[in-house]
Amino acid sequence: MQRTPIIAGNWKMHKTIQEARDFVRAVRSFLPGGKVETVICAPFTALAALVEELHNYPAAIGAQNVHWEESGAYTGEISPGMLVEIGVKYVIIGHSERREYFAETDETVNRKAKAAFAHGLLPIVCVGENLEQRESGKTKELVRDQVIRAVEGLSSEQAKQLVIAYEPVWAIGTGKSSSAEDAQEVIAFIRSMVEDAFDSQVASQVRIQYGGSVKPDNIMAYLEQPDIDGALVGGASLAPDSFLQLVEAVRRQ
Ligand SMILES: O=C[C@H](O)COP(=O)(O)O
Repeated sequence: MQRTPIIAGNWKMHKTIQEARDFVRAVRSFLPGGKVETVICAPFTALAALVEELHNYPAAIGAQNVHWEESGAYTGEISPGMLVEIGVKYVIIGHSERREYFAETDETVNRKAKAAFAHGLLPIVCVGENLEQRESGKTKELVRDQVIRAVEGLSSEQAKQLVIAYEPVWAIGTGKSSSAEDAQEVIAFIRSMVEDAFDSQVASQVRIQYGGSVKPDNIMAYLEQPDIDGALVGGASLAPDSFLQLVEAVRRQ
């Protein structure tokens, strides 16, 4: 099964609307279509402007969080339907920063993933161990729990469209990336967890990215691995040059 690799920039809490517009005006004519899927996950405030700027260009827009309810007394939250209304296609769910600073749990990740699919949004579900868990040999146990709980209750059709981002927490924003071989091992393990939860067809279609200090000079090593289908990139997605180099690396793969 040929999977289309997906490169997603996670801007986190960076860029005003004007900065976001300037960024995409600098990159949009260089974006390849077809062989690579490009996604920009921006702050809520910049999403509508980005959808407008990228109309007719081969890139999708993603949010970085979503609530599971459609409406209600949830001050400060944004619903799946609100994102769909402005043309957002993807949403990052369960990023380690949200798990650590905003009390995101496996249960809320699951509720959000189900709600996203129910409204036609595609989740990028993040999983990954912290340094202590890695050093005590608990990586696979932890990642298995996160994956199994995230996909609970999804249909096979939904699971096939899921994107999972394996992001070891100790590699995020630290410059200490996981070796490509280690990332491949965990990602192959995640694919086997998806097979256990669904079947081999779903496992062969689900796309699994690596994330954590991915840069233009190390992305190729990840892309060469058989189970790694692209990257979720923080810091290196913020500048047009490095973002385009990452996209180009995926296109050449
Ligand atoms: O979502 C992206 C990750 O947190 C990776 O961030 P980073 O590329 O800055 O290490």
